[in-house]
Amino acid sequence: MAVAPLVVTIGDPNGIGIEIISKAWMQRDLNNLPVFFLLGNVKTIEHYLKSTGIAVPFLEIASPADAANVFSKALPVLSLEGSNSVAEEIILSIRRGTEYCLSGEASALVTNPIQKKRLYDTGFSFPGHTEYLASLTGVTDQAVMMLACRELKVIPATIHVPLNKVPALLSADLLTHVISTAHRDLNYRFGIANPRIVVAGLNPHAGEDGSIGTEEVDIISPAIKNLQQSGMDVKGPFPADSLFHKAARGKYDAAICMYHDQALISIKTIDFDGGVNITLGLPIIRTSPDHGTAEDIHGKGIANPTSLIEAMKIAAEIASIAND
Ligand SMILES: NC(=O)C1=CN([C@@H]2O[C@H](COP(=O)(O)OP(=O)(O)OC[C@H]3O[C@@H](n4cnc5c(N)ncnc54)[C@H](O)[C@@H]3O)[C@@H](O)[C@H]2O)C=CC1
Ligand SMILES: NCC(=O)COP(=O)(O)O
Repeated sequence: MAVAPLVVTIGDPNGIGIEIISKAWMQRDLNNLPVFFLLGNVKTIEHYLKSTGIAVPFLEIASPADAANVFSKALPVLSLEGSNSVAEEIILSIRRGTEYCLSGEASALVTNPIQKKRLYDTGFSFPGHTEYLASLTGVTDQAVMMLACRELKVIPATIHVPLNKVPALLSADLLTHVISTAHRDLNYRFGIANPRIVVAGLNPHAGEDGSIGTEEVDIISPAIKNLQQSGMDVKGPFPADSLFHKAARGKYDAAICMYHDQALISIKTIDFDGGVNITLGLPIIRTSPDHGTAEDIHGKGIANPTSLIEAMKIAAEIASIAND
């Protein structure tokens, strides 16, 4: 049976999404990319390409199944009608793309970056794709974000929340859920038989035995002990400042972090171009570049497509494991 294509959302057209997918299509053979198509309003795409001078041929397709027929000649575009604003088009692209994955017409969802505040201002009530996709796919627990590059996988337990709210949001239940979800997906999505998971502390020196903060003693250690008793290879809490250097990275498969920047700074420092965002705990496969909309370079022709290309490669790898 033919493998279903990847569906790529339009993301925010004020950013670099259309530029990087155009470049990814142009480099499809070099990178041995699977068939993919772009889901967005064809007029938006035409306008973007004309105004930025990007010369990529594209062809409109009527359904995901047509993508394979045109992929060698042009970037397949499935046009989205029915949106009255850019924000509606961005959200509709994510929703329709998810539906194609749920129905099996697409093998995985690869999302282009969205400018979150622009969507919040129109009433979008989810912090980002991660939570929106959980809602669209009927997942009621917190969705789990993982950032991965070839050398490191990191998982923030709390995501898009103000830093001063993090301590109150941390609980043994939340950590148990995040670590169990990570353990399960590392196993069945990534084929890691018995994932080795480490957990960072929240405070300097992982709290120095309760002298520099008590979250490690009260919340993080009890969660780890529980998971160890159920047979998982989970260790910590470790001081976060010495968890990400080369030798430390070699000792685990994934690191659970307590908040967004603790996780993302490490990966974006190690491999900004090759980092990929993967949502765990969903019934569909979803990946994304690790970077944002990069509006400061919109239309300049200098956007690097590597992270999107890596997101496509990882989506295809996970889809092939799921099909085994
Ligand atoms: N998955 C998603 O939808 C994500 C969305 N965002 C959104 O993106 C917006 C901008 O976020 P920032 O923090 O400024 O991060 P950013 O990643 O958009 O930009 C940070 C810096 O990196 C550069 N950069 C990013 N990607 C690049 C690429 N492919 N090639 C060359 N240079 C690149 C930018 O030009 C900028 O100087 C925010 O509104 C945020 O919400 C941020 C991260 C992920
Ligand atoms: N900083 C990562 C990020 O913003 C991605 O969020 P999401 O839209 O994938 O939930």
